[in-house]
Amino acid sequence: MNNQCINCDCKSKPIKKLFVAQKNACSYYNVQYSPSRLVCEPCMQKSIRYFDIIRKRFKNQECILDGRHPKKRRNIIELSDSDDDGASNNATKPSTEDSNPQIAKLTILLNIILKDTVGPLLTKQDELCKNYLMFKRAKLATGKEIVDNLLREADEGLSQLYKDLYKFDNKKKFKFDKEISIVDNCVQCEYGDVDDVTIITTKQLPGLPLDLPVEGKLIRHLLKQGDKVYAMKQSLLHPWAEATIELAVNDTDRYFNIIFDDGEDAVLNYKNLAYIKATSDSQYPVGSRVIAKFQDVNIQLTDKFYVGVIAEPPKYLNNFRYMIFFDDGYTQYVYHKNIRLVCGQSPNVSDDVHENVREFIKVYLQKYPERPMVKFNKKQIVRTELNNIWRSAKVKNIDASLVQLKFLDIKNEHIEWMYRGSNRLGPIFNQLSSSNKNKRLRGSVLTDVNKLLNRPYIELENLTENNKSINITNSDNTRNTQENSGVIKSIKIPADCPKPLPYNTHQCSKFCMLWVNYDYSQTKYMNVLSIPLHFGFMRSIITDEKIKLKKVIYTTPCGCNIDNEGKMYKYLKVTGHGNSQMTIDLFNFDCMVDPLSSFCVPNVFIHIPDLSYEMEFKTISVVNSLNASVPKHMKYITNRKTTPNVNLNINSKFLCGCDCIDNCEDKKKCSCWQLTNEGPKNYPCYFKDHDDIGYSFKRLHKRVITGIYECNASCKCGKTCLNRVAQEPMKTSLQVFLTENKGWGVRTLADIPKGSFVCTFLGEVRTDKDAENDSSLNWGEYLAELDFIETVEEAKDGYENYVVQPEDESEDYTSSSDEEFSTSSSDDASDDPNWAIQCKMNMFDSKMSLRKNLQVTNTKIDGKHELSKLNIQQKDESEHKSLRRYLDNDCGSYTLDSKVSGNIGRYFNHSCDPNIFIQNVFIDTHDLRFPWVAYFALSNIPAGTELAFDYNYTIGSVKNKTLQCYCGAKNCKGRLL
Ligand SMILES: C[S@@+](CC[C@H](N)C(=O)[O-])C[C@H]1O[C@@H](n2cnc3c(N)ncnc32)[C@H](O)[C@@H]1O
Repeated sequence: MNNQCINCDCKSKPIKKLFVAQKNACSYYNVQYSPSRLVCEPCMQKSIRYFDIIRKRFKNQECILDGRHPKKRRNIIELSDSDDDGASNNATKPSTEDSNPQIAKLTILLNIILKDTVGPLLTKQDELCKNYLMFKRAKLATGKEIVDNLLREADEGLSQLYKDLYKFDNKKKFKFDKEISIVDNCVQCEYGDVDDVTIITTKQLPGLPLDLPVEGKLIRHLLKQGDKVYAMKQSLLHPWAEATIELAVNDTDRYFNIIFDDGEDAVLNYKNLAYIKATSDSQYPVGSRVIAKFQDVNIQLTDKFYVGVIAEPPKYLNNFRYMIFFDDGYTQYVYHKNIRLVCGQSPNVSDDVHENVREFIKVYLQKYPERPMVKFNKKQIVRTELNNIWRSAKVKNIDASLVQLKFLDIKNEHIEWMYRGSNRLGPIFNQLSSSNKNKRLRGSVLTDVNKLLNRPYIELENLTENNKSINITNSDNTRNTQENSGVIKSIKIPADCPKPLPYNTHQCSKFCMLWVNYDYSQTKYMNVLSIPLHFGFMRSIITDEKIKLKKVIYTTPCGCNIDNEGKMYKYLKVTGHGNSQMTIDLFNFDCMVDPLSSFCVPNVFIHIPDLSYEMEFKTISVVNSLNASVPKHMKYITNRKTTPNVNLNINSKFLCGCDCIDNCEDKKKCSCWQLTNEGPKNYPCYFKDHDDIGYSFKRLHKRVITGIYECNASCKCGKTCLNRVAQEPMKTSLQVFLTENKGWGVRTLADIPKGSFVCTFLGEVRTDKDAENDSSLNWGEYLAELDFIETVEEAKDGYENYVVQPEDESEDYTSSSDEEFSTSSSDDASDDPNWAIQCKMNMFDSKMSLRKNLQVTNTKIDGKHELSKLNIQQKDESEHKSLRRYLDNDCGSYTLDSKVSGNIGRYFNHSCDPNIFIQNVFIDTHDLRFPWVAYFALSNIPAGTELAFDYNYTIGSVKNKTLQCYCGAKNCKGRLL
């Protein structure tokens, strides 16, 4: 017997007297009826009250459903007891009443009466209940509709939020920096200093100067009697002086009688007169004839006006100053307020300028806005002409399009500001003299050798900026794009992955790692750097208290802490076994790299799940968040293909290999490492530390232009050897995506550490001739020249040009110390046989008294360079015989064509600020004509970033073809071709 009230929520405490619960009470409290059930008095009364209400409703023909009902209790597990069982057993027994015919008769009679009396009430109740339920159902349906609408609205709101969240906000990303490096115009600059203290100051970006008018049509007012003007006094090389117009001598040719303020009079053409005030209506366009105040040797502004031509408009990058080519050969930046417009000029302004600079200005204006300029880094050495002698000069400062050079091999110190496009600079001069040489039909996959060797190199002025209004908000970079519809997420390592054990003193062995069951084949969908974290390793960033620097620590499966690649390599070696050895490139000790960072794109944008159709170990999804298109078909290959005319022998018998059994750890003993090491020995300037050449723990931190020789099929070393990188399957998670303006591009889905191998560029190896004759290849956008030999030779050529010095050939030209350079050489060209070529023209003498005496200036932007002709001859004589001449004669050079067959490598776009670079690697052949082309990370690359390299196309090299560059880099040159 259960001594409890059947109401499980009974609040009567202490339990009052209990009664036997009737059927309706059991039904009210939702328990099965049994005679043994008990109910307390309050609960019994409650149930009686409820049924009273129901009864009344029934009787009054009101719907019994309309009202308060007891809550149905679910989840009540009834424990049956023996009494209950008994009760139910009893219930199934035929009762004595049923077997009694009298009682049965009475029962039937009762039923008939009930039917007659209660029947109509029941029918009515049935109808009422049906109506009630239908009403309730309709109410629910309306409610559901409202909820549905609300849900739809919430969905739309969410998807808008989602779009906004993933929208790539270019405005933000490409907004100009707040700071810019410029020369503080009136202070700071001191020519006298001999050390390398910078005179460039970083200052807050100035806004548009208030006195700078907008761009517009330049209006020259007619001169009339009594007008004040500036007038040329002696010659184009002298300062102009204030004067007054007396009268117009000849109206058609515009000659005027003028009187200078000192009383002297003259008759001058309006091309020799300038307005007294700066124009306020519009800016002076490039090519305007002007006079401007000059800065003296200390960059102090003087009151003297000299005549020149506007060469560069005021813009953000030059601190809203005009660059002016003065007739006397100087180039300076001048603010609008310090410039006056000359009252008239010829249709070709170069006709008006001094003959010394005429040709240079003519060509400059013809080509403008294309302006090849030398790109300098501070302290670089550049061959520069001074007084008709080629000398070495060191870069002290850079101010927009000007460079300040200090000449090194002369007795008297000479420092000079020069236009970076002046042909007095060796690189410009060389390019001009060899402009017909090395014309490429298509872009080389290799970057400019000079850039690579940290030497000054020529770069085209940023055309985009030139074409733009100086109004920054009109910048191209403000365009918005949806191409980056994705989000960075942090991967969670599943909880069931092995975790490091607590450390116990032990000697590490293969048993330390055995239990984590590492298997590379299971890692297809993992970020490469997250693989160890799935197999028992933990990676943490800690602050080293000693050096107060953050560093990365890996905890191994056996609990050891490791903080550098060397130790990790050793650990992997002793714990690795067979094919389950983890490789060192799965680890990275840079705090800036996050192994768990992952770029995710909504599935709706994924149009092809795997571009390689499982030919690569990693899947390469193709994403398009802009429209519904997919890339044109290309046969995906994982090995380069040869074409009939190409004699590429990849038989391993023709390769030499190493005998290493130590994973080629000892670079000095490995003959393959030694092959890599040999090349750069000829370039001590480029590579200082020979041990550092090539791969370091499977990463490549600096390009080796002389090529990398990996271990190969004839080597004795194993597959995990440290000298096998580009031959390994692609490990980086890459994605092809549609860009807004560049077609398809490639981005990384995970962080890539600097120096990591990304993938190779594959295609069909064709002879140049074959590719050139194939018109379907268009101008060659999917071609890459295999120009390894040319690049190495070019580097050699350039290198020799740069290392030859008059006094001591052994000196290191990249050195930062001035003292390393001889200053003993004379200004006399005859002392300097290697470099100096005596000019046939009698040029002006060299003096630093800048403009104090205008007749002694040496800072010609061009002048008549007889010198140039002589130098061309010298250069031609010194040219190298191509290495190709020593190779077989069957064909010249080769090209990789990925138009029809290729791999992911053909989708990489160009960037003027690249994040990957190309390395030539020799793997299946040592034939120098057939290197592999491999991409490596130039810097740490965050997940979601587009991977792009410098195509190094030569602008203008493809006839009738121009290609705008949309790389979006700050230093973008504006054009690819
Ligand atoms: C080797 S393909 C690169 C993949 C190409 N975007 C595609 O859709 O297949 C080279 C071509 O991509 C485009 N491209 C690459 N980089 C570019 C850039 N920075 N600006 C504009 N177009 C670019 C040019 O059309 C170029 O001819």
